[in-house]
Amino acid sequence: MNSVSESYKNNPLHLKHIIPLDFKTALKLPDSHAWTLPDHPMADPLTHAAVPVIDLGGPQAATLIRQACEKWGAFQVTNHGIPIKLLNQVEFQTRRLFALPANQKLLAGRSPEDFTGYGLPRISTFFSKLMWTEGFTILGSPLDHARQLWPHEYDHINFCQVMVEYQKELKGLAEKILGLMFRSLGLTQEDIAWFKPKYGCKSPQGVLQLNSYPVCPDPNRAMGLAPHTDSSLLTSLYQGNTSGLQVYRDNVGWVPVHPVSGALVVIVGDLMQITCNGRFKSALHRALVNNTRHRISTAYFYGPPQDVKISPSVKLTDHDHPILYRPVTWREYLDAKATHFNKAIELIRYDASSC
Ligand SMILES: O=C(O)CCC(=O)C(=O)O
Ligand SMILES: [Fe+2]
Repeated sequence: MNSVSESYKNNPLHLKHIIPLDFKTALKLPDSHAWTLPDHPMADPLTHAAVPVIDLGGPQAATLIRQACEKWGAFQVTNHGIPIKLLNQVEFQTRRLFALPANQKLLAGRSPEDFTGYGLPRISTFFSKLMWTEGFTILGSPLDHARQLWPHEYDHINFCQVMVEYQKELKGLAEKILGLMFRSLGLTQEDIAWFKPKYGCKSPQGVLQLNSYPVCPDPNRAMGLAPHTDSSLLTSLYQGNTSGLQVYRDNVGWVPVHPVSGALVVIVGDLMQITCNGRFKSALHRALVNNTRHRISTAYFYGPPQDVKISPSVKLTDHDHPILYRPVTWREYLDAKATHFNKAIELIRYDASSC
C-alpha cells in the first residue's frame, strides 16, 4: 500500500467533507460556501516581481531554481519535455469527467477512509466553510473508478490511458527537477541515496489530483482551495490558461501565478523544506475562483519511497545552521498533517533546547 493511502485509512473523514455541492444547480452562493475574505493582503503588482519562469533546458536552470526556491518556494517551468498535446488531452479528459451529472460523479465517490476517487479536498475538514471545488484523486491506474463513471470500455479507455501516461511523464519530470534542486545545493547522489526507489519496489511515489473550480456566482466571497502547503517533496501543477493560483510571500502578500502557455508550476513541498533543513521553504498557496470560466488544474504530488525516513541533509547543517527537523517518513508526516494541518511542520521541528 502507498504511504498516502495508509495514512488516509487511519484518518477517516465525515461525509459532509467528502461530497461536493451540485454546482450546476447553485445559482447563488450558499451560506455554507460563503467565506469572509480577505485574510491577507494582495501584493502590489507594481512593486513586486512575479513568480519566476525558468527554461528547464537553459544553462542557468539549476541556479535559477535554487534562487526561486529560496525566495518563493515556487516557480514555473517551460521546456519541460511534457508534450503540449498530452497536456491538452489531460485537460480535455478532466473537463469531460467533471461535466458528468453530479449523481454519476458520486458513483466514483471517495469512501471516508480512502483517498482515491471523486470528492472534496482533504483539507476541507479544517475549515468551517466549504470550498468551491471538486476533485478526483488518482494513484497509479484510475481504472476502477473510471469504470464506475463510464461502465463501457470505449467510454473510459482514453481517460485511463491519458492519466497513466501523464503520471509517467510527471514522475520523470519530478525526478529531473528534484535532481536539479539537490545539485543546486551542492548535494551529490550519495547524499540523497534514499531518493532512488528501491530495486523491485513498484509502489507509485506520486499522486495525481484533478481539480475543478466551476464558474461561481459570487467569487469574491468564495474560496476555491484554502491556503495550504503541500506535504510532498515537490508538486507539479498544470493550470491551463485560467488564472486563480496564488502564492503567499511574507511581508508582501498574495501573488497571482499568471498562466504561461504550456508551462507547469512547481511548488516546494514540506518534505523538501525538511530535507533542505529550511533552505527552501514550502510555499503557502491557494486557488481563487471566478464568475466566467470553469477552471481546471492538475496537481502531481511527488514524494519519497515508502518507509524512507526523510531528514535534513547533514551537508546543509553546521554550527550556524543547526539541524531543524526530526527524521520522518511521508506516511508519518501525512498523519501529522491530517491532525494538525499547516502546523504539522512545526511539530517535527526540534525545539531550540534539544539542538
Ligand atoms: O488549483 C490550483 O491552482 C492549486 C491546486 C493545489 O494547490 C493542490 O491541488 O494542492
Ligand atoms: Fe496545493
